[in-house]
Amino acid sequence: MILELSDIHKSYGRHAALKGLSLSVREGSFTALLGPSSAGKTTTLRIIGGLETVDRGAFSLYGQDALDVPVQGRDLAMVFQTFALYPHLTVAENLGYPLRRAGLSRAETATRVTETAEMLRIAHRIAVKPGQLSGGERQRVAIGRALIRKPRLLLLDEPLTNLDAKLRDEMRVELKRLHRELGITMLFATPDQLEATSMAEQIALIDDGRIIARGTPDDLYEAPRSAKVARMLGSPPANVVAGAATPRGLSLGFATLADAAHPSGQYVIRPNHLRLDPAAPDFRADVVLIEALGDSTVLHLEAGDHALRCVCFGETARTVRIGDEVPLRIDRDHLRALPEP
Ligand SMILES: Nc1ncnc2c1ncn2[C@@H]1O[C@H](COP(=O)(O)OP(=O)(O)OP(=O)(O)O)[C@@H](O)[C@H]1O
Repeated sequence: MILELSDIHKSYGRHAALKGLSLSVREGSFTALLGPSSAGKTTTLRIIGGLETVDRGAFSLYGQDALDVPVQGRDLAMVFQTFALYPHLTVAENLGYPLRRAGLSRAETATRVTETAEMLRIAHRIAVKPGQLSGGERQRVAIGRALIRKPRLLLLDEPLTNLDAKLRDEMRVELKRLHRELGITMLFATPDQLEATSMAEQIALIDDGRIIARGTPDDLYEAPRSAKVARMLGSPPANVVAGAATPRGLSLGFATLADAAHPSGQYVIRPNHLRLDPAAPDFRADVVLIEALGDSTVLHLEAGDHALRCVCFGETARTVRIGDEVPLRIDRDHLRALPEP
């Protein structure tokens, strides 16, 4: 492991930001730290980066205790959400700054600046100042400035949050490419599950100052350990319902599945595993809201006192109106039981 945090506690005054957080990151991996606002993502990265102390817990970097290692000795770089660049310096000077400060010669710095600018596809903008750059270009410079010293570990704190949707898509691909080409270990904090699942090989889910689950995007999506984990991955979020085994089958409150022998417990029904089915419906529900997303339609439904979501594809979904009562079928093959709490 390149990095191990174990049982980290951190409070700001009386507010506990991290409550026993444990996290390990494998060398060369691309790990996402995924969680809602205030979960403790930035605090975790700042501790790793040496910008924050801890109250309690252990932390090792590259196999060695690192709590007392100063920032400069950590061989890592950080990219922040607000990619602050020096406005009075050109792109080349911004990129070269960390190297000049580290004492590299002018010639060596120039070579590395060119190399980095090419890698980040901003070589044609090298002479301009940040004020003349687009948001995406500025972000590339910020990432370039972090990478130019060839750190062993790159920490990224919501680096795509301030970009518009199209640029975010581009930068997602770009970061993946950089990871593949450079083989550098990347730890990436984001509140956006699409970002995490599309880029990372490993996801650590953080909630209220603790890691509540970790695994590959597929592991976490296919076999969530809790309702919270099930809802944190997948968009729109999963339906989680309580099921009771009865002599007539599994009762979900709004539907009874007679054809399957399921034990009582909590069940995850992904919105794409509920479908409009007039021929063999399991239950009927009222449509309370419709989101037309182009190639798919999200129906917000009410069945008894259950609020459910369903993703539909194709023409039939387009004819549905708010207030309609629609017939629905649950895809049996994808009905997942959560493990006992
Ligand atoms: N310097 C500080 N002083 C006081 N409280 C802080 C400080 N930094 C963070 N906190 C609090 O600690 C908790 C965790 O904050 P943190 O910034 O780590 O969350 P986050 O997951 O990065 O959230 P976001 O996605 O909103 O950036 C929050 O409740 C926050 O208000």
